[in-house]
Amino acid sequence: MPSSRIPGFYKMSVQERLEKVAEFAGLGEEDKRLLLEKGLSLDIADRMIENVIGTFELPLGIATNFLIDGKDYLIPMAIEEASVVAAASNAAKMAREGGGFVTDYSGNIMIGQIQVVRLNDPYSAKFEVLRHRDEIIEKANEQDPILVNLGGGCKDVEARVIDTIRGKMLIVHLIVDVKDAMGANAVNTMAEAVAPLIERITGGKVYLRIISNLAVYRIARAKAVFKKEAIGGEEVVEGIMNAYAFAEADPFRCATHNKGIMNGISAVVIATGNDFRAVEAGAHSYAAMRGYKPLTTYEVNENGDLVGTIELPIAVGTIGGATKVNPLAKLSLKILGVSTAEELARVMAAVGLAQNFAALRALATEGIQRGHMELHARNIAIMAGASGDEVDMVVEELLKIGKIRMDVAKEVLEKLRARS
Ligand SMILES: CC(C)(COP(=O)([O-])OP(=O)([O-])OC[C@H]1O[C@@H](n2cnc3c(N)ncnc32)[C@H](O)[C@@H]1OP(=O)([O-])[O-])[C@@H](O)C(=O)NCCC(=O)NCCSC(=O)C[C@@](C)(O)CC(=O)[O-]
Ligand SMILES: NC(=O)C1=CN([C@@H]2O[C@H](COP(=O)(O)OP(=O)(O)OC[C@H]3O[C@@H](n4cnc5c(N)ncnc54)[C@H](OP(=O)(O)O)[C@@H]3O)[C@@H](O)[C@H]2O)C=CC1
Repeated sequence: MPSSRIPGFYKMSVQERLEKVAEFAGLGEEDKRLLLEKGLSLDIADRMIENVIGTFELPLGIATNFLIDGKDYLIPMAIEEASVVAAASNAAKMAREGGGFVTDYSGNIMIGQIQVVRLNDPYSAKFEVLRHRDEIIEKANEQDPILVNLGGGCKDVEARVIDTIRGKMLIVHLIVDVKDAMGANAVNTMAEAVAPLIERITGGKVYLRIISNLAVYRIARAKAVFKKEAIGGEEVVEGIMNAYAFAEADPFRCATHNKGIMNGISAVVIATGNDFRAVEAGAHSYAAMRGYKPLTTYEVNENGDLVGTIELPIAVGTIGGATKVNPLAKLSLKILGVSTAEELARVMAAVGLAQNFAALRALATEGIQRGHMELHARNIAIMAGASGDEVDMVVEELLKIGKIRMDVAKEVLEKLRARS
């Protein structure tokens, strides 16, 4: 297996990088063409959503250096924000010194919710639902024989009575193993199919029948040991511990802390054609379960090294949704070398931890602006009107002056053009 540790990858040309990735992932000429030319054709786009008038593109970058559960990965990330890919690669490089990331996954289990109202005796209705568990499971599984044949399908039924502003309601949960799908369509079909049966069993009226994005049974976890020598010493360890404590105690900071995590996870979710709103909703609702808290934790081990962990629901698929429709999503999975939803979720958890660690390390030391703004300078130069070789020349001058601002970029560009 080739290594994902590719020093100076970012200094190569696009073509050279593509060759490296092709070699790593076994991409053919057709794959390379797809990446360099327009990947998503208008014809496919027109069938994916409604009222299409074009396609909207994002840069696809590759994060290097990831060693996850002993396997090397190159990580495709679709994102508009500068420095995210660099930061992920940077953190993964430092994590390698401690053996890389180890991960864990609780299973491909999603929850379908069925809302039952107009109940005189909701606790009795709950009892009856649980008593008819097998019948409900059987009805749900009739909807998706393929999933059932694959070993998935509805596995259990839960029931909860909740207090609402409109009185007590019975909420029935279908617990569904969706295997390699994200699962929303599969679960929603089951929830709708069992609704009449649940009305019969409870005597109530069913309204909503829909998946829950708070996927508490589909949890991905990752851990990494960042050796203190690899990350800049004890002072850096202490700074990151203080940054973590800040996020743990303050929701204003915690929102930004978790946003940093999602910089990485959402970029991989988008690159693989998955539903980023679903993953974001799951992450933030999970973070809010005991007051809004960080999705990562940091501790110092007996050697003085920093140990980071992450835990969040990650409902993504390698089948279904747009994952197989958008050719670029298929290609991202090929670059990753993953074929199961489980492996994809494990990788995403590692990326989330890496992203958070890189941001905290920068914030707790030199500040975010040096690394981030140096890379963002390219956007500023383009916004100021630079094109082609001018972009690099303007960036170089902005970094020399130490002011990465649009007005300065415009001035630099004018002078540059006047000289040539
Ligand atoms: C930006 C770096 C990586 C520079 O960091 P540096 O120390 O200048 O990097 P280096 O020159 O020592 O290089 C180390 C490795 O980083 C990678 N690397 C280095 N430069 C590049 C590049 N140009 N393009 C791609 N990869 C790059 C690359 O893997 C390289 O290894 P090598 O290949 O040399 O063996 C560092 O300052 C960093 O990690 N900063 C964090 C930036 C960040 O988190 N950005 C996210 C956007 S800000 C935000 O939205 C979230 C936030 C911050 O608000 C979250 C929060 O508050 O918690
Ligand atoms: N709240 C939310 O998050 C919501 C999200 N969505 C959207 O739902 C979509 C995802 O739904 P999803 O159910 O994943 O997609 P699909 O319905 O496209 O695909 C899932 C189906 O693929 C078939 N299948 C074949 N092989 C496998 C396998 N190895 N593992 C699992 N299933 C397999 C299954 O059976 P069969 O072939 O019989 O169908 C399964 O039902 C996304 O586009 C999402 O945006 C929709 C509504 C709400």
